[in-house]
Amino acid sequence: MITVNEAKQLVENNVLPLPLKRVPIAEAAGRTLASNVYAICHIPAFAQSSMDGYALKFSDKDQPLDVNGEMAAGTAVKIKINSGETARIFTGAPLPDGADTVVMQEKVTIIGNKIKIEDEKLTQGSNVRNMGAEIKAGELAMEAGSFLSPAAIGFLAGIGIAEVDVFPAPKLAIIVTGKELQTPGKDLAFGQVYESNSFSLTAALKNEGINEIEVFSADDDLQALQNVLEKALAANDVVLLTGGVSVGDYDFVLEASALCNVKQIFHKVKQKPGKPLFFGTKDGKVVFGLPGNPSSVLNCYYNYVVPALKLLSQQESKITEIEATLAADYEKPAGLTHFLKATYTRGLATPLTAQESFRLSSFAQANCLIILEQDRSHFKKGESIKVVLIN
Ligand SMILES: Nc1nc2c(c(=O)[nH]1)N[C@H]1C(S)=C(S)[C@@H](COP(=O)(O)OP(=O)(O)OC[C@H]3O[C@@H](n4cnc5c(N)ncnc54)[C@H](O)[C@@H]3O)O[C@H]1N2
Ligand code: MOO
Repeated sequence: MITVNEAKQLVENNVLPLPLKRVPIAEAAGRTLASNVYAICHIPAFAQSSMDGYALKFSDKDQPLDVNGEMAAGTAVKIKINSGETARIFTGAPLPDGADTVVMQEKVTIIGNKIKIEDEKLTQGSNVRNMGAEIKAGELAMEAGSFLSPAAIGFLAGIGIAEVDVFPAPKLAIIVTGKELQTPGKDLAFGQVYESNSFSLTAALKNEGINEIEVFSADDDLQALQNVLEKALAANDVVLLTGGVSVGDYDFVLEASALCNVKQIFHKVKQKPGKPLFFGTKDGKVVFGLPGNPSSVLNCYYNYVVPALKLLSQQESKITEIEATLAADYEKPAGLTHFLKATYTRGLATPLTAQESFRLSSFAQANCLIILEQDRSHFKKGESIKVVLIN
């Protein structure tokens, strides 16, 4: 059996970025840019006023100026001012030819059709946005690898870019296995359990910006599972199976994966919960067999699936590992890394009760997972430990 760190390394070594995709900028938010973007024109495309006021030649500022013409934002008409003249101008409008400065309207006195400027601080170029001040045609606007935040999308729109290459979000299938599963809202017959894994995973995936999710269910039958897995692999980049990865007579995930030509990278990790975790690949597609217990599913999701999703989409993970102080003594047998459902507040990590892997009640309260090292047993209140921040 491999260690947690070995398993994480194997995930990192075996997941490649998805092929880039050209998308309209409206669909690019939250993605990582896959190719450099260069400016297609100067922005602003013309010298532009940043205030409502009057445009003038700076050398004329000390004399009364005749108001001759007007430039409003969006005007398509060019005008020219001569020496001794000014033009009314509004924020965002192009400067008239002959003007190099704008004075705010609050800083002038109007006398008939003339203005007198009373602005000691006025300098040449005041209140003018120069052509190309934001970016010049041909300049690098955004570098491949940049995160496309809302501001980045606005910036690209503002410089006239309509489409960009991004690393897309993976298309993803969830396959829940087990004939004991019943849909929430229906009555439980003897032996049935409510199906919760597809719900927790779908919710977690949506948090990561993944919206193309297909959910399948498969009985505990090799042929049925092989058929569903084949279908899921054909249409998706990632397949998450839950349940059926252990050693029981009805655990068919490994066999079905082999029959679908999924290459096994590892099976079983020295960890609790989620020991029988399976990871494989097929032609760049990624397959995780998540041990069926609901806490094991989510624990493996945060520790292994999220890093794989981030590699596919070339994104930074929001699930971060930090140092914290353990709030209470804790005992565990040596041999497995334990991930404890816990709360993290102001540097302090407090383990919750109900750590069993079939239970989600404490996971529902948790905002972190405490990592307790594999080969240690006694953990003392006040010692420094690592936690994975989730949610
Ligand atoms: N002899 C051994 N038995 C088991 C071992 C072992 O090493 N030797 N490992 C145990 C551990 S640890 C885990 S974790 C489980 C994992 O087993 P499977 O992945 O094969 O999962 P299942 O047996 O199918 O299900 C486990 C448990 O989870 C419930 N379940 C499954 N799917 C769902 C779902 N979609 N929603 C809600 N609950 C689900 C299922 O009913 C079982 O109770 O194996 C141990 N056994
Ligand atoms: O590892 Mo299993 O996930 O402990 O129940």
